Amino acid sequence: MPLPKAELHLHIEGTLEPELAFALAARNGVELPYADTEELRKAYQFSDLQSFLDLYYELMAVLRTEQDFEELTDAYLERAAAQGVRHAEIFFDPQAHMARGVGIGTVIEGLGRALDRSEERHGVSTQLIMCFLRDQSAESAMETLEAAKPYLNRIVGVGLDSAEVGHPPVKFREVYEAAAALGLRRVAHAGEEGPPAYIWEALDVLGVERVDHGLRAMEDQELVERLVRERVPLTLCPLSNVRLRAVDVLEQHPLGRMLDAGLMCTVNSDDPAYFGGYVGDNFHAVRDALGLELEQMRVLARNSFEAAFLEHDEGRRGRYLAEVEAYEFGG
Ligand SMILES: Nc1ncnc2[nH]cnc12
Ligand SMILES: [Zn+2]
Repeated sequence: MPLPKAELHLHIEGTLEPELAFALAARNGVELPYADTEELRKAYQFSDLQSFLDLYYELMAVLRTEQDFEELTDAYLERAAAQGVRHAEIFFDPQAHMARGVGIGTVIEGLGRALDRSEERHGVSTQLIMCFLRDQSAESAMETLEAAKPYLNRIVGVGLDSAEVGHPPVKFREVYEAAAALGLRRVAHAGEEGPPAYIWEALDVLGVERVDHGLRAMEDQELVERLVRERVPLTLCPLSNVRLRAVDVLEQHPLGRMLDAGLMCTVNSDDPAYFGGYVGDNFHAVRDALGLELEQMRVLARNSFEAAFLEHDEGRRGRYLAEVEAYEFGG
């Protein structure tokens, strides 16, 4: 039985496995510039974030109908459940679909169909976080928030993703203020490739409650002290960092040092279909590469539930945390 955990940094479009991509391409009459899944997999060689994003946006063009989004989400939940995920807070990128003429309602209703059955079918509770693409304009982000208003009952919060460097958090000040006024929780990718200054800005200007990645926080001692003092959760994605060359090899990943510094770290999968593993695979990989103690694995699992947006259901959070405490590590 795997260690129970919450997944807090997961792009649903990044769970699109090559087999499903080809099946949806055939169903929807979308032409893919790859002969087969094998040739597609060979393209999964990334030099940085942008080189990945180019393929990520290209491949998601196969997603067109509610059924497509439903099947994508159902497949993720099944895999996640098998790796011990009890609760998932799932990112989606509506602007990437709206640009292709797919309405935000199609996306959210499709995701929602799978999420509505998730507890019963997979034993996984879920929430949705709508991300703005930071390499698009602030106006486009505001229009997206406006378009999401009929579906706010389905969305717990907003996030910020896509190409980081050159698109600092401050660009999205107004849209984050508007999201907060609507009662939405706030997170943002920061410090994945961008400097520690972007993490400060995400906290101070956007008012984020969690930092997605935060990998480069360790370059700034004052920032580390603040993140520790305020217990700001960081949603780290170790296999992603290796595949996108933010760290050379997993053995050099700062996670162990970050835990030692008292940072509230969590481990997540980001875009598991592209980066070689789902969240349980990330847990095992860091345990092996960094020599983490079993007690540190338990801390990571505990942190994931403590950092989850479960304030509306503290009883549930308490049950999940009890599962972590009762967990007995075996082989
Ligand atoms: N790792 C990542 N960083 C930024 N934007 C993303 N969109 C999907 N995955 C992402
Ligand atoms: Zn991400």
